[in-house]
Order: sequence, then structure tokens, then C-alpha cells
Amino acid sequence: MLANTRGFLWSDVETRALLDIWGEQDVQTALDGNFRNSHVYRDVACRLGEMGFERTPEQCRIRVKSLKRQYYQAKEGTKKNGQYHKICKFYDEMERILSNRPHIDPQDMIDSAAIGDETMDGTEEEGEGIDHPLEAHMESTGECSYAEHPVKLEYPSFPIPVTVGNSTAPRQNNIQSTSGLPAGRPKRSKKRYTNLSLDKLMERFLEQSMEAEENFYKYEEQRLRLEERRREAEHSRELHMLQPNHSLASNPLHPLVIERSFSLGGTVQRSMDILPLVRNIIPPLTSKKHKGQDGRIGIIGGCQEYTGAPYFAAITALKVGADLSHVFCTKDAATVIKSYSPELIVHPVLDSPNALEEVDKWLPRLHSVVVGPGLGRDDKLLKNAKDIIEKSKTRDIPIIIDADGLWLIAQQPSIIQGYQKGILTPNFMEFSRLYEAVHHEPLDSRDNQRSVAQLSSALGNLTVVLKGEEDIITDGNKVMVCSQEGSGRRCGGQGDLLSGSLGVLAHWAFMSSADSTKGVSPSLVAAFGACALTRQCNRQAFHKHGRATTTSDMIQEISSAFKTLYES
Ligand SMILES: NC(=O)C1=CN([C@@H]2O[C@H](COP(=O)(O)OP(=O)(O)OC[C@H]3O[C@@H](n4cnc5c(N)ncnc54)[C@H](OP(=O)(O)O)[C@@H]3O)[C@@H](O)[C@H]2O)[C@@H](O)CC1
Ligand SMILES: Nc1ncnc2c1ncn2[C@@H]1O[C@H](COP(=O)(O)OP(=O)(O)OP(=O)(O)O)[C@@H](O)[C@H]1O
Repeated sequence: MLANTRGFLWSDVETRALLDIWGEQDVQTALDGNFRNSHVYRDVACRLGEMGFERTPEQCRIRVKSLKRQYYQAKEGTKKNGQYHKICKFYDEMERILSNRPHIDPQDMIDSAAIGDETMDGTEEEGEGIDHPLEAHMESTGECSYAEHPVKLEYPSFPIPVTVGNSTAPRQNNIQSTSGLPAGRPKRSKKRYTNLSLDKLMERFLEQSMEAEENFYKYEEQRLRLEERRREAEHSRELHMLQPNHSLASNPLHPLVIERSFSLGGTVQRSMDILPLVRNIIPPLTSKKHKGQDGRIGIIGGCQEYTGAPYFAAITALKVGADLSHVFCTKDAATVIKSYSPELIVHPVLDSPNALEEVDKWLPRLHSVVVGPGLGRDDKLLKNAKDIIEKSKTRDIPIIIDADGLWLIAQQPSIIQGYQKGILTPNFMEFSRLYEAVHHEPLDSRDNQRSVAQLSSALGNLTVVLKGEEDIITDGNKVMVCSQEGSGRRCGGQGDLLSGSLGVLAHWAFMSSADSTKGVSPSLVAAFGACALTRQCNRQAFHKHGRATTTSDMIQEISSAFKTLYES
């Protein structure tokens, strides 16, 4: 970028660039005899833009008009006293260009300024009056003056309320204009300015400019203050929403939910009650099994933008104990994901025209699918994900829906509604989106446990895990809270670790006998197990890496966290 040229005045270098373009044979030919020439100036402005000078076609046209007038004035002056350079700084350039053109009597050109006839040589489109002192100045005297007054004013590209004149001026003078200059003012006669001295004109122009600038800053300040207030309100609303939940027992507003929530031994279930149930579902490691028996998990997700999320989910599934982990992603994500790990089986099919067919070849062998990590929100991919969910339902396998998969569900809750092996794992934002889509009313975040239970019920008692400072897990009847100690580190990808581990645990839980889970729904046990494991990984990784903890560090902790929680 050579210069910022949003100011009103043209610098010499900018003017020369304009003349170089305008003077080209092709441009002159295009202008010749053409009354409608806006397209030519559009082209000129565009080429100036490419050189780093931002000017509108109209600005270019006016500038050329003014230069021509100066040139013809100078030409006339030359005849009289040879003072042309004082009148027209760009005389030589103009001479070079215009001397090749059909002859126009300079006096005609000069006179035309006085009567506003802009079309006399057939190269100007629609005349315009002069409604600004500086324009008047430039039009009437040439503009050698700006070299003596190197003023560069920057106007914003959006409307600024500009007050012209003193405070007693009529109200219509407050009209905003997109150029940053007052619009809608009655056109003033040129005489009004031509009678004033150059110094006076400049002074008036500067006054107006400063006033405009001041107004702009006032207006901008006001806008920023409003924006700040809006942000603060939004922030306190979010903080309020993220407050630890009121205990259901202490909330007299929702007796129905209290009753339902307390059906698990009269209290919301916490770690001590559920961790033993998770232990019960873990398959023993024996030499009697073959590859695949402990789990073949499919991750549906991974696109150009997001390759980390499906990788985190898939590698977690393996590290938790699945034997095979498949990723079904787009073509351009596949090589990237493969390069992260040779352990993963990666299928570049998600954006192929026969995506469903390709995935369906594998579905009969999969024990569960995790839909959404790194899926993105491309309509085609969402449609394929939807078809895969439908197909997976017919195979009766657990379906964990996370991230962009939840975006899809918020658009069409019926896709998963009522499927008893469906588990949703929203973060707070995803949860409120889902809640509002299903209930058609804003989420009342004073009681998250109740809201999660409501969402689950409305979806046909699907298991829902609301992730947060405490993870709330419910099937609409029972509510569990996982508050396993984690850390204050909230790097992206932790949710993918959770959904990947849940893919495996859900498979194990559904394979286990009702005895092992003491009658508690397998989805709830699996979800609790995955939350506790993710938080434990977070805690351990944070212990080692502190602020530098990343999801990859958490994945390194899976083995020992799993042992600590479920195998000690
Ligand atoms: N390495 C990778 O490849 C990774 C890829 N990933 C993949 O990225 C995709 C998009 O996923 P996503 O979660 O960023 O999506 P989206 O719904 O736009 O949410 C963002 C908005 O929600 C807000 N927000 C979030 N949590 C909140 C909370 N608890 N409480 C309150 N607000 C909360 C937050 O608001 P902010 O604070 O920014 O104003 C933000 O604007 C998806 O495919 C996923 O799998 C990730 O897995 C990470 C690692
Ligand atoms: N404030 C918190 N304190 C402790 N643990 C938390 C907190 N918030 C979230 N977690 C844990 O982090 C894990 C992931 O939750 P998070 O809200 O980061 O998911 P997400 O936004 O879907 O993640 P991702 O970045 O993968 O999209 C969950 O196990 C949750 O328990």
C-alpha cells in the first residue's frame, strides 16, 4: 500500500498516478464523445486502488475535471503572461495528454465552470455544483495551494454526524453523509466562495474539518461506551449462568424435578456412588480375546479446518482400551489425521458423493460412533452426518453426539429424539442452543440440573451431559454430578477427549449386565466414567505442565488416570 488516500486532498504522487492512468490512449478513447463515462472512472478508480490509492470513481472524475479546468486556465494565462505553472501544477502532464485531443477553446472550458456546464467536451458525466469551500477553491484557483498547506484529513468510511456552521444553524444541517461531509445542504452558489480569499477559505475548511473530526470521535466514543456496556451485561449474564447450580433440594420452585432427581437414593449422585459402577463395566484384559473385541469405535468428523478434534477423540478411544479406532473424515483432512498417528484407521469419505454407502460398509463392525468432533458446519457434511446417525440407529449401537453434531441436533432434534443409546455431550453454549431449539424458550440458567433434565425428557430420556465446572449427567429421571477435581486449564480439545472415551465406555456399559451397573442406565454410568476420567487427566496433566497443559498432555495421562480411577 503506497498511501492511505481516504483524505479529501490529493497528494502529488496520487495525482500523477491518476494522470498516468487517465492519460492512457485507451482511457482517452473511451472517454471521447461519451457522455456516460462512469464505467471509465470506475475502471480508473479500480486501477488506482491496485496501486494503493483508495479513491471513488466520483473522486477521480472530479479531480480530473478540476485539473482540466486548471490546465485550460493556465493555457489561457500562458498566452497572457506565461504564468501557467502557478495556476496548474500538472501543466506538463496535462499538456502531454490533452494536446493530442481535439481542440477545445480554453476560454470555453473556463467559462463553463461559471455556469456549471460539465459536459462541454463530451468527457464528463452529469454536472455537479460546488458545495464545499475547498472544492470551490480548487475549482476556481487551481490547487498549487495545497502544497503550501499540507493538510491530510482522514475521514472514516462510515457516516459521521457532522454539524455545519454554528449552533444556530437550521437543523437540516445535521444530516449525515456517507462521505463524512455534510449532505443535503442546499447547494451554494460558487460566488459565495469565489469572493472569499484563499486563506479564509482554507480557514473555514479547516474549521469544518476539525468539527467533523470532533463529532466523529464523540460519536465513536459513544458507540464504544454502548458496546462496552453491552459486553459487560453479556458477561455478567454468562457468569450468572455458569454459577454452580443451586441444589435441587434447596430449590422450592421445581418440586417435580426434585422428586425425579432424588429417585437415586434421595440425593444427586456423586463420584463415590458411581465410580464403582464404572469399574464394573471395564472388560478384563485376558489372553482369550481377539483384536476388536474390546471395541471398534468410529469417529464421524474431521474437515479441512478441524483435524485435531477427531484425532483427539479417536486416539483417546484407543488409549482408553478400544482395539480399533476409525475416523471418517473429509478427503483433505484424512492425510493430516493419518500423519498424526499410524494407530488410527482413516477413511477419506465424508465429503464423497456416496459418503453414507462408504461409512455403512464399516458400520456393522463398529461398536459405537462419536459424531461431531471437527465435523464443521458445511451443509453437505451435516447431511451426511445425519444419514450416518439414522443408519447407526438401525444398528442399535451407542451414538455419542458432540460439537458440530450437536449443532445438527439443534437444527433437527428429531434425528436423535427417543433413541435410548444416544448420548449428547454439550458444553454450556451447545446446551443453551439445544435447549432453546427444543423448548422454544430461553434457557433459565438459575437451575441447570433442572434444565438438563428437562432437555433430556423432551428428547425422550436421552442421556445428556452438560459439561462445565461440574458435569451434570442425566437421563431425565436421574441426575448425577461429576465434580472430580480437574484444573483451571481450559484448552480446546478436552471435550474431544471426553467424547472419545465415552465412545468406548458406552460400548462396555451396554455390553455389561444390569447387575454390574446396579440397575443404573448404562449410558449414565459410561458418561460419568468419561467425565471423571477427562477431569482426572486434566488434573494430572496440569500438575506436570501447569499453564502449558494441552489436550495432548492430557492424552498422555489417560493410562495413569484410568488406573487411578478404575483399576486401583
Ligand atoms: N484442535 C482442534 O481441531 C479442535 C477443534 N474443535 C472443533 O471445533 C469446532 C467448533 O467447536 P466449538 O466448540 O469451538 O464451537 P462453537 O459452538 O462455535 O463454540 C464456540 C463458542 O462457544 C462459546 N463457548 C464455548 N464453551 C463455552 C462455555 N463452556 N460456556 C460459555 N460459552 C462457551 C465460545 O464463546 P467465546 O468465549 O469465544 O465468546 C465460542 O464462541 C468443532 O468441530 C470442534 O470439534 C474443538 O474440539 C477444539 C479443538
Ligand atoms: N470449569 C471447569 N472446571 C473443571 N473442569 C471443566 C470445567 N469446564 C469444563 N471442564 C471439563 O472439561 C471437559 C471438556 O469440557 P469443555 O467444556 O471444555 O468441552 P468442549 O467445549 O466441548 O471442548 P472442546 O474444546 O473439545 O470442544 C469436560 O470433562 C469438563 O468436565
